[in-house]
Amino acid sequence: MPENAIRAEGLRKRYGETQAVDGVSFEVEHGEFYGILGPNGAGKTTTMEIVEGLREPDEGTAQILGLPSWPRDRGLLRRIGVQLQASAFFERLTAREQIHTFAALYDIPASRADNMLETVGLTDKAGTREDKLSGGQAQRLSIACALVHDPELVFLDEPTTGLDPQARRNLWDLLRKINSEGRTVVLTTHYMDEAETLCDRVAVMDNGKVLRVGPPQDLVQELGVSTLEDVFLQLTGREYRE
Ligand SMILES: Nc1ncnc2c1ncn2[C@@H]1O[C@H](COP(=O)(O)OP(=O)(O)OP(=O)(O)O)[C@@H](O)[C@H]1O
Repeated sequence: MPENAIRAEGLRKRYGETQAVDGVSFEVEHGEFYGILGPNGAGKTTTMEIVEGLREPDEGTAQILGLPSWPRDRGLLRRIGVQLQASAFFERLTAREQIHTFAALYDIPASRADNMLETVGLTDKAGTREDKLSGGQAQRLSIACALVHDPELVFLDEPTTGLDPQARRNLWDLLRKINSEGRTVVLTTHYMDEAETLCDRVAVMDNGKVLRVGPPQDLVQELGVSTLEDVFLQLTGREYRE
C-alpha cells in the first residue's frame, strides 16, 4: 500500500486575475480524518477538485491512493467517494431512485443502496422527490450517494452547512463511523467546533496558500490560544463566519 492516501505538491490554479490556489502542498495518511479550513474564497474547493481529479492544475501534481489525480484514472473512481452538491441530483427522481441510480453506475446491488438510505436516516423519505427534501435531508442523501460504492477515500465539501444542530450531530456520528471503519475522510468546513471534534489534523488555508497544518489541539497550544477559532483568527486575521 502506498505511504499516503493523498499527496499534493506545489498545486497552482489561476482563474483570470484570481490566483485561487497558490502553491499548495499537503499529505493525508491512510485512515486519517483531515480538515481543510479557510475563509470564503481561500481556495479550499478548488484544491479539493484538483485532488479529486475534477480539475487540472496549472502547476503541481496530486496523487490519490498512489495514483495521479490527473489525467483521471477510471480505476480510481470506484475507490473514491465525492459528495456532490444537492444540485447535482438527477432531476425529479425520488431519494430511493437517486441512490439506486448511483448504485447501478457502480454495479452495486440495490439492497446496499437501501441500507445506505437507512444509515443516513432517510428510509422514511425514500419515496420523496429530490426537490421536496429539506436542506439537511438533501445533504444526507448526497453523502449516502458518495458512500454507496464503499470508497476507501471520501471527500466532503462543507457537509453540514445548513443543517440544524441535531442533524449536524447525526452526521458527525456517521462520519466518525465511516472513518473508524478505516476510510480516509477529507472535508472542508466552516465550523471550528466540527473541525475540532472530527479531525485528526487540519490545514488552515487563506489566499490560496496553506498557512499551517496540525492536530487542532497542537495548533491551539503552538499559538498559545484557547480554541481553534482563535487559531483561525490569528492566522487569517478574520472571523470564520460567512
Ligand atoms: N470556476 C471559477 N472561475 C473563476 N473563478 C473561480 C472559479 N472557481 C473559484 N474561483 C475563485 O477562486 C477563488 C477560490 O475559490 P474556492 O471556491 O476554491 O474557495 P473556497 O475556499 O472553497 O471558498 P468557499 O468557502 O466560499 O466555498 C475565489 O476567489 C473564487 O471566486
